[in-house]
Amino acid sequence: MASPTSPVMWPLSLILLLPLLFFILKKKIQDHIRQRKHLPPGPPRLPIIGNLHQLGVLPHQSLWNFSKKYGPVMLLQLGRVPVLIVSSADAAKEVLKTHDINTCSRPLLAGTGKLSYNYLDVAFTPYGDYWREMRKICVLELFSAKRVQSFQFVREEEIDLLIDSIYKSSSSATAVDLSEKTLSLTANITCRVAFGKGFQERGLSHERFQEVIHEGLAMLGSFSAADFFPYVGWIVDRLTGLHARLERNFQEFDVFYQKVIDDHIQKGTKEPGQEDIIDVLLRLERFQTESGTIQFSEDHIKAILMDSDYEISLSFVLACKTPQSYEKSTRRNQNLRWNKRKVSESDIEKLGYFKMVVMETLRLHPPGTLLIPRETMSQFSINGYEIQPKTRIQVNVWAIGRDPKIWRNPEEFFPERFIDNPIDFKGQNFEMLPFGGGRRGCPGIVMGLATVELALANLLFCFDWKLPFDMKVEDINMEEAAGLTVYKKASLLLVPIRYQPA
Ligand code: HEM
Repeated sequence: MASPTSPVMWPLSLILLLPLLFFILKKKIQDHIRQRKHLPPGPPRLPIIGNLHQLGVLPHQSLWNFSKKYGPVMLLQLGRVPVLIVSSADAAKEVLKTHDINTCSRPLLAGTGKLSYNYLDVAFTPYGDYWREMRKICVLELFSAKRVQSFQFVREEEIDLLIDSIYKSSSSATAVDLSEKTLSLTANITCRVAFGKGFQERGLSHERFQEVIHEGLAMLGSFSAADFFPYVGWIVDRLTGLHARLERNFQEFDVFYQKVIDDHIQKGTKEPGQEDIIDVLLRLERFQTESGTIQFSEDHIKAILMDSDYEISLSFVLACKTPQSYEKSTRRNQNLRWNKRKVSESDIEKLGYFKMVVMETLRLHPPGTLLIPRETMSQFSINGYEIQPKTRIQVNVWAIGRDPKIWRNPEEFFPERFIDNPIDFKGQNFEMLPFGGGRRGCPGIVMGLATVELALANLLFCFDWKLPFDMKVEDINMEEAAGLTVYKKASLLLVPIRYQPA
């Protein structure tokens, strides 16, 4: 038998060594290119897939770990796409403020393209005149303080119903599934704000609507090969069934939206103060068509509805994610209770401690952990590194919210950290960016917060909350589930104890 050192084995050893040699050589060439172009550092990549295999189920967490080794500005290669990951407040400021104009486009992605009727919406459409015009229209007509105000009665009525249903459980001291309750509240508010009537009146199932929205959010967050391997990725998406799933989800939305739009057209125009979102969009369709700025069609209306529905749902991811907020506030609630049955919107401003609970929730659990991806339009430099055009950018706001250089004991839920702290979350302070920032920052902050704050304030005001079956806070499963937004994997079960004002 030939010994391993015998000349007969050499060719075989060489063949076995070839892939290793190839890998080392490729890495050397990549490092050389990186240094020559001053590209940011990043973890070693594999041929073809780059760093895709290292993202894990919860990319914001894997990327946070990488940033501890490679720094706050990293470059990863995901398939064919270079992706810049930003994980510090200073670097986020560079991207979202200093270089906002270089970085404010959105990439064309399979899911966002389909669900936005080929980029007729605001959130996913690339930067340009169309986006500017649509954003202006939406900010003026749909997300304005006046419009938010006009839906106050919807929020109050729906939250009243929620609280009444929890009163029933409190009388028998049974645990309430708060995740389920808040999600169904979202679905009801979304339906009434967008379509004018509740599900029952429309003959629809809110469970089904919720499922369809969740499926859509899951689609937007799932791995699509086409997003990382242009030209060939779509074949993989067809084989894995992702393409068909997306198509089905889109069809369900489309049929639903069409039905409601037709119904509105049939009923005719309403007085300005009584309009729901579809009425506003139909009015815009008529007006825009006459004035000729953007030729609004029903597809434009559906694309905007899609943005709004997802975003309103996103609001409620917050409410069911922080058992600590229920615990903490229960202890501090005595400060904010007075002789009233429920909290109204005008009360919220007086609830100083509660406001800090909301801030702390947004710091630790921003629903959009990596913001919506941006894409660079031109070259720019950050921390001395050159960033090329067509680079995708993800800002890891989840990591920034737990950066020990900014936040003391960052993992602790400690609302008091905001006492006399000027940091705000509206996009001007880069230490905390739950709504993003710059040109593409969230225009729906007022509407989003109005709903979350009112619901959360009432849940905390009307009840003390207890963990069921002698559970401790540490026992709660805080594991996150992946998607475009991050959900808590397990439902939040708590026992309500009715608060009786003196
Ligand atoms: C608590 C609730 C909400 C949170 C946490 C939230 C968060 C976000 C985030 C992180 C972005 C991406 C920002 C960026 O890329 O820099 C965004 C964009 C956006 N949000 Fe919200 N949002 C909320 C509620 C809403 C509501 C209620 C609406 C409207 C009904 C809305 C409409 C939008 C739109 C249209 C964009 C895209 C802006 C653009 O690309 O120009 N959001 N939101």
